[in-house]
Amino acid sequence: MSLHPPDLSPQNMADGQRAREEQELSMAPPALEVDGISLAFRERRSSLPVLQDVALTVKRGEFVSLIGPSGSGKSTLFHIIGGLLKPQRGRIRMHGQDVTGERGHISYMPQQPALFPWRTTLDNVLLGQENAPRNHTAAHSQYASERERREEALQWLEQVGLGPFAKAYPHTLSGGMQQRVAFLRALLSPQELMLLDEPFSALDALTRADMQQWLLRMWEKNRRSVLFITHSIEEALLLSDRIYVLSARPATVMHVVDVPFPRPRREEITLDSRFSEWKRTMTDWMRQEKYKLDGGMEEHAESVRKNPTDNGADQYE
Ligand SMILES: Nc1ncnc2c1ncn2[C@@H]1O[C@H](COP(=O)(O)OP(=O)(O)OP(=O)(O)O)[C@@H](O)[C@H]1O
Repeated sequence: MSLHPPDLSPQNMADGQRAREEQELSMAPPALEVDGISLAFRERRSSLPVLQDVALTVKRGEFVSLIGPSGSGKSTLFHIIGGLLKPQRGRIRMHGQDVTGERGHISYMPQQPALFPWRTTLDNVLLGQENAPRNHTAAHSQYASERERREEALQWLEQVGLGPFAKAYPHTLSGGMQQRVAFLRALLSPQELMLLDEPFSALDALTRADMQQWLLRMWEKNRRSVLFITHSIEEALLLSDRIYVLSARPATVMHVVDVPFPRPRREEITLDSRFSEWKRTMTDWMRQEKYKLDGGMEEHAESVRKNPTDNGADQYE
């Protein structure tokens, strides 16, 4: 029996609340389970195997990155998760539910911000909620009324420094500002899982570094479940809890890196010697895979040269 009275200080209560939340999160089914996914694009007489038995997990509130050589199948996997493509084998589960081949369960941020030029910044942010399937909208009961949605979106725009641009049109915003709008649109969509497909690839180096820091802070505040595609090893190490490294096509998960750096993280961790070591190791992995892929492409080109009639429309199941 304890001889001490329970510690009811605000700090201790907050720690207890946080521990309870973390325990609940760890017991919840994962936000995303990619289970043994295989897909080959079938052309008339040939087949291009792209994904082979790919498995990965994003637990609730985790930031997970997917990295792999160009052409290894990352976007294809996103299309499968988003229900745009059906795999030949394997299942996609979200929050414990089988959603293979179903659309509408994710919020998505593409490489280009894809804002509607005729809608204001605010209306572009609201688009994710307007387009959400009904079941997700109903589950998100705080978005009860149009007015509340607008107010919440405006508060977010203020928070990210875009308040004065709420009524501006996209062409008046810089590339970085447009990406913030696209991120808010995904963040305020009611679907819990966010897929971010190389969101910073079109930005200049300085804006990209700023946006990484911005995303890091936004994510640390909100802790949404994120699957992030990037070509940048440094970006993946800076942002992620875990990184899945894909092999050359047909892609399998070659390595899983549990990123060892504590949070909250800031740019300074890139100066840490362990950071440089991980970067070097992963660069070697990627380089080896790139060489394999380049060799494979030459073989594929050779087979096309031998079968010049094989240039029909792509088909996939
Ligand atoms: N609809 C399609 N029909 C036939 N082949 C396709 C189709 N979409 C993609 N591919 C091929 O599948 C392979 C994987 O493409 P994917 O875009 O998924 O790779 P990626 O890893 O996202 O590439 P990157 O990093 O360059 O964006 C590539 O060889 C590509 O040419």
